[in-house]
Amino acid sequence: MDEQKVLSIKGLLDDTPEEYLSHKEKYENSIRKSVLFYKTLHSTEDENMSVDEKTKLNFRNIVTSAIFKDNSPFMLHNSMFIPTIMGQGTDEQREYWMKRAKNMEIIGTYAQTELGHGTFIRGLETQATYDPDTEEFVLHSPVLSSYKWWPGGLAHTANYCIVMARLYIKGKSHGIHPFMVQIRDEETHMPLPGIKLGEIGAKLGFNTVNNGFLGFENHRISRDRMLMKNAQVLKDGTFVAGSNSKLTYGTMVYVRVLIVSNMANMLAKAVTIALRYSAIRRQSQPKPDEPEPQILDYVTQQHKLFIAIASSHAFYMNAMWLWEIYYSVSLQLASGKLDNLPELHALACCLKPLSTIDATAMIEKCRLACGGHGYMLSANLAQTYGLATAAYTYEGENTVLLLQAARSLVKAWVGHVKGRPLKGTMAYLAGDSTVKAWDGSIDGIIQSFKVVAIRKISSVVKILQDYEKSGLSPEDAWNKASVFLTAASEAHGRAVLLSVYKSEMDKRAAVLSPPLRKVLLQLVDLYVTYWALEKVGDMLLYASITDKDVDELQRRYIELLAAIRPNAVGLVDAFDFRDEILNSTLGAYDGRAYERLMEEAMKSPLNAEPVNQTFHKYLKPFMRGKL
Ligand SMILES: CCCCCCCC(=O)SCCNC(=O)CCNC(=O)[C@H](O)C(C)(C)COP(=O)(O)OP(=O)(O)OC[C@H]1O[C@@H](n2cnc3c(N)ncnc32)[C@H](O)[C@@H]1OP(=O)(O)O
Ligand SMILES: Cc1cc2nc3c(=O)[nH]c(=O)nc-3n(C[C@H](O)[C@H](O)[C@H](O)COP(=O)(O)OP(=O)(O)OC[C@H]3O[C@@H](n4cnc5c(N)ncnc54)[C@H](O)[C@@H]3O)c2cc1C
Repeated sequence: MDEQKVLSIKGLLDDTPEEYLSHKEKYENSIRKSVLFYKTLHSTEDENMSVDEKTKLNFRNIVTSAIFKDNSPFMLHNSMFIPTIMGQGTDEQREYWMKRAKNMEIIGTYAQTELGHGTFIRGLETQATYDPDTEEFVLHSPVLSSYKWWPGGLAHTANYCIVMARLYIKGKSHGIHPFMVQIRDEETHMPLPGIKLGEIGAKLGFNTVNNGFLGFENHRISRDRMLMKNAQVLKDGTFVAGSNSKLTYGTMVYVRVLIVSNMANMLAKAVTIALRYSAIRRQSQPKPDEPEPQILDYVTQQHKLFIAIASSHAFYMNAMWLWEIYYSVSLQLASGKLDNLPELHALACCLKPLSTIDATAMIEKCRLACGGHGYMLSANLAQTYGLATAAYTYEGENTVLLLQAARSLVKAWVGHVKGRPLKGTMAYLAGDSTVKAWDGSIDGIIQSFKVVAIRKISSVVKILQDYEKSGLSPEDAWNKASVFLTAASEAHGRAVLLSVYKSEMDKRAAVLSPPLRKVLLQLVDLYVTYWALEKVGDMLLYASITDKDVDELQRRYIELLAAIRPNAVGLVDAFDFRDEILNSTLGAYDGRAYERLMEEAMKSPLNAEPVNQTFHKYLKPFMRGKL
């Protein structure tokens, strides 16, 4: 794929910065660009090319950020509509709908969340009642809280969507299932009868994504519109359950995995901007007769930024590793083997929250590290934060997902105590949780994180059991222990992040040139040391670290910052973002931040005329006491 060709297509890049457009103009501009972008990408992507799907996805996601400072209203079409057809449709449904969706003959989205419920999927209220006489489902939104609310592209872009609704047959509920629903006429784009559609309004970010609401008034669709790969409704209304009701949640698992790679990209982008700016910005004069240093030479600045470089690498390695697990579990599911689905679900429920929590915090730190100029929208750090923090909530709110992961961890621990074997990424829970002598090595520290996780999980199980013994119901005990449960999940997630980063890096180390290997391993060391210091309380409590060891760890951390400093600019250059993709006055490769700030300032509509009309209308009469 020729990125240069993609970006040079006229009209894809904005002349007027997006932030100066009205809400309506932003949408219209983003549709114009989405169409152009699709056509351009499509013409550069060869269907027969042997590029794997995740590389393609990564490329698209990265290039998209050059075109949209925010995001495209087609986002949900690619990230959830198509994957749901693939994951939930029968062979026949896939064949029919994929052809139409891939060619963009139809544009779709994924409508699950409602005004009243997002987290609690079993609480969704949209009804799909089967009518065996006409062989149709009747879609209905019985109350305001049952209106779909949030789906990207739903408001004015999509003409189809997958609706997650509660299936009723002969008065009996059969749980939540996916339905392919046409919502707009293919010719006029008018909402179909019985369908109420609109946009949900301005948000912190995602303002070009066209998030919408959707309500149904006894809207009928034919039986074949239920995506029936897992569960089926026969013509006479017989319900055939799938092998596991949670297979219906498959698209969410896929997107949670995708989010980990997205966070690696977003963070890499933010730290490239902040680090390049830190290399050209000079401030203060620590030594009287010497020039002002680059702010990157302040160790506090390195402390803010280098961990973001290392974290981006850590998320990337973890994401690639998680994709492999995802693909292998998907293959197993296709042949009816469900055994490894719970582990994949638990892993995604740990890594999606941790990657979004860290990326969000570190992107904000990158913004703050740019001082006043970081506050400018033209720096593109605020918008990047807006996109990252959305991922904290969407696709499963982070606390909720950590509690889901805790559910698996608690179950695994209770089973282990009863003598059942532990497998996969939880196998380490069976290991030694006794305190070993602290040796300060990377492997030793990672082992300490595993000990912390074992101790936190075993301790919270004890807390739960004690609450239950004291008479609390399991649900009340769970809620009361939930702060510790999320902490146990976080500890497990940290152990996974650290050990996978280290082991994946080790695997690659052999093929790297010695100097490159050295620098990349310094990043691993920095990451492990940073987190050991961040979690020093846990280390003191559960590992055998002493205050002298902490002292050494702190010194090692400072030495690592110094060792990485000469390569810091090279490390962000190696992320290889084009200027158009960074879309930032502060982060361009040539370092002309001040010139770009001024050039961008001149694009403000207020600078189009020397005197604004409000002077004559309000200010002058006001200052003369005539208003
Ligand atoms: C880049 C892309 C942009 C995307 C834009 C954003 C798009 C969206 O946000 S779309 C909407 C996404 N919505 C969500 O993610 C909702 C979050 N909520 C959930 O996923 C679920 O309701 C959840 C998991 C919290 C709880 O579900 P619930 O049915 O109550 O399950 P629960 O009773 O807790 O658990 C039942 C069992 O199912 C399992 N389970 C739950 N979810 C899954 C799953 N996805 N896969 C496999 N197993 C699962 C649990 O592990 C549990 O197993 P066990 O009984 O053995 O312990
Ligand atoms: C930018 C954006 C885009 C989105 N796009 C889509 C889309 O395309 N399609 C779609 O269907 N949806 C979409 N969503 C909706 C999103 O998936 C939900 O907002 C998300 O799943 C969280 O659910 P909620 O809003 O119901 O939060 P709530 O569950 O109401 O969360 C509020 C608070 O309650 C807490 N809480 C809730 N339940 C529990 C519990 N069991 N235990 C402990 N604490 C709990 C949470 O931790 C949180 O602090 C989008 C959301 C955003 C922000």
